[in-house]
Amino acid sequence: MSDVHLKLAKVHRHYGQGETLVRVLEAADLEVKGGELVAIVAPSGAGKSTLLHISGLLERPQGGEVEITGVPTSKLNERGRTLLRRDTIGYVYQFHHLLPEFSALENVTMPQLIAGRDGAAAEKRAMQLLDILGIAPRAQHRPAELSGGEQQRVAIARAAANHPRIILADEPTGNLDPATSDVVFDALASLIREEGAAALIATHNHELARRANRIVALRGGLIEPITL
Ligand SMILES: Nc1ncnc2c1ncn2[C@@H]1O[C@H](COP(=O)(O)OP(=O)(O)OP(=O)(O)O)[C@@H](O)[C@H]1O
Repeated sequence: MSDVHLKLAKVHRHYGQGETLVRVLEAADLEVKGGELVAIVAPSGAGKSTLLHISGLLERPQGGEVEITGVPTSKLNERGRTLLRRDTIGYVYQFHHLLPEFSALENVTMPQLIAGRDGAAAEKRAMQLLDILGIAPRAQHRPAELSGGEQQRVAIARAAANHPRIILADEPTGNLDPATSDVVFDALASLIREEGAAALIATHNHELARRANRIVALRGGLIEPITL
């Protein structure tokens, strides 16, 4: 099996038409391998969220192919896409979206129970992830009892709970101060190394982007390698 977990080939996505036409992606190509962290930096409105939604099978491109762990997705129906997404993709948002009435541990355990894992194994996995992310001592805290950086690390643990082969993150440190952003980004990077997942992370923060294995930009609808 190829170790390319995420592949975009000639992906094309426009919005609107005529005078309102916005060409976000035009023949965009990208490959991300297991254990590799790729940062996307681009100005606001360039299409980072669109790229992540398409990579995460949340949105369909109008052309081209998105391969997830070697599986082409363009001909899959909605159910096929949903199952593939559930089994292979973890998503981290700018705002954590944790369930407020549940503890950190429960928030990370729950997606595993939904996927059919038994309670003891799910809890063990959740504790292991909280430990990798440096927040095991906060396992019994509810989101409101956690700092912003801790909440975001719980959200990362939750995204990783079902062993996704691909982790997609849209400005995961966007609402954190610089020191906390460093901690959260480093925790995410070490998790990705440890789990061998492929990661695509949108960030405005150039300093953090430089810690990725590669940096890409969105320019004129293409995904291009850049150095910052
Ligand atoms: N549903 C839609 N209908 C029309 N235009 C859209 C739609 N979704 C996004 N766009 C346009 O596509 C472009 C890319 O949007 P996208 O949200 O992907 O950008 P972004 O790089 O993530 O921006 P930001 O950093 O501000 O979140 C924008 O110009 C946006 O206005």
